[in-house]
Amino acid sequence: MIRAYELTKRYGDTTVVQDLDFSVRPGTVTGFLGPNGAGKSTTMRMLLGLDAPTRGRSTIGGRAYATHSAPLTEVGALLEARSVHPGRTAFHHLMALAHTHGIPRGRVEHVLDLAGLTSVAGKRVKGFSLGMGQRLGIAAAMLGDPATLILDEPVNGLDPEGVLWIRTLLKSLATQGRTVFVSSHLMSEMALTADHLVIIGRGRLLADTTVADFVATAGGTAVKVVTPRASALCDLLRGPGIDVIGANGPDALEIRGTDSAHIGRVAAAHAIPLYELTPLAASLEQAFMDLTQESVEYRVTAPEPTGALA
Ligand SMILES: Nc1ncnc2c1ncn2[C@@H]1O[C@H](COP(=O)(O)OP(=O)(O)OP(=O)(O)O)[C@@H](O)[C@H]1O
Repeated sequence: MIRAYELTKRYGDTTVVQDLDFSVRPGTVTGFLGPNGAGKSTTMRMLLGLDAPTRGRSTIGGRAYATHSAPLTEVGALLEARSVHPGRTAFHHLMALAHTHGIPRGRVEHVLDLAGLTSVAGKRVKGFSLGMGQRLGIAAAMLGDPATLILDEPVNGLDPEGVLWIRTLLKSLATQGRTVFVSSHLMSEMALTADHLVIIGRGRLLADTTVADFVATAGGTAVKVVTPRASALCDLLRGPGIDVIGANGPDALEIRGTDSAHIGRVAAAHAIPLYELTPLAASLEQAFMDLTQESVEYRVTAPEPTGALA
C-alpha cells in the first residue's frame, strides 16, 4: 500500500504538487495520470525519497521509503531519468545492483528473461534503443521481487509488442497481490491496463476512482436515439442540463444529460417510435480531456453532474 498525505512540493514560488492525498492499494494496477507537467514524476520522486516534500509525507508499506533497510526487495522503481553506466552490459548492470542486496545471479537471469533481454544481456547498454532501455529499467525494478512497483511512463519507447508485454506483466504482478503504481499520459493505454486511476492536474488531485466510475461520472454518458420524429423528441427532452451533442443524419440524435430510461418513457408517453435507444459510454480519452480542461480553469472538482429534465 502506498499512502500520500498532503504531499506538497514547491520550487521557489511555484507549487508543482499541492496537498496530494491518495492511496494505492495492493492487488490492482493503479494508473497515475495527468497532462505534461502535472507533477507525476515529482510525486513519484517524493514517494521514493528522491525529492523532499515541502510539506506532507508518504509511506510505502506503512513506512517512509527511506526507512526501508533493503529498498530493492520492497519497492521496485522505474524513473524517467535512469542512471545506467553506458559501458556496462545489461547483465553487469543488473549484477551490480544485485550485489548491493545480496540477490543471487539466478534472479538476474530470471528478470533478464522476464524482460525479453536474454539475447542482448551481454551487449553494452550504450547501444540499447529506448525500448530496450525501458525493458532493462523494468528488469531492474523487478530484481528484488518487490511487493510494490512504482513505474514512471514504462511504455515510453516500447513498440506494440513491448506495450502488450508491459500491460500483461503489470496485470499479472497485481494479480499476485503486489501494489502497482504506473504513470502515463496515454489514456487509451491506462483504460486497458489499470483498474484504478489517480488523476492530477497542475499538481492537484482531480480524481481518485476506478476506471469504470471515472468514465461514468467524469465523462458523462450519451444516449444515441434514432427516431423518425427526432425534432419532436428533441423539443420534449430539452431542458436544463440536457444537451443534444450530435446527430448523424436527420433521424439520429446523441443526447447528453439524461439516461435511456427517461428518453424511452418520454417517447412512449408521446407515442414517438424509437428505432434505436443506445447508451454510449464516454471513452476514457474524452473523460480525461473533460477533466483536465477543468484543471486548466483551476477547478479541482469533477464537472457538475449533468442535470435531469426539470
Ligand atoms: N527541479 C525542478 N525545479 C523547478 N521546477 C521543476 C523541477 N522539477 C520539476 N519542475 C516543474 O514541476 C512541474 C511538474 O513536473 P513533473 O515532471 O513532475 O510533471 P509530469 O506530470 O511528470 O510531466 P511529464 O508528463 O511531462 O513528465 C513542471 O512544471 C516542471 O517544470
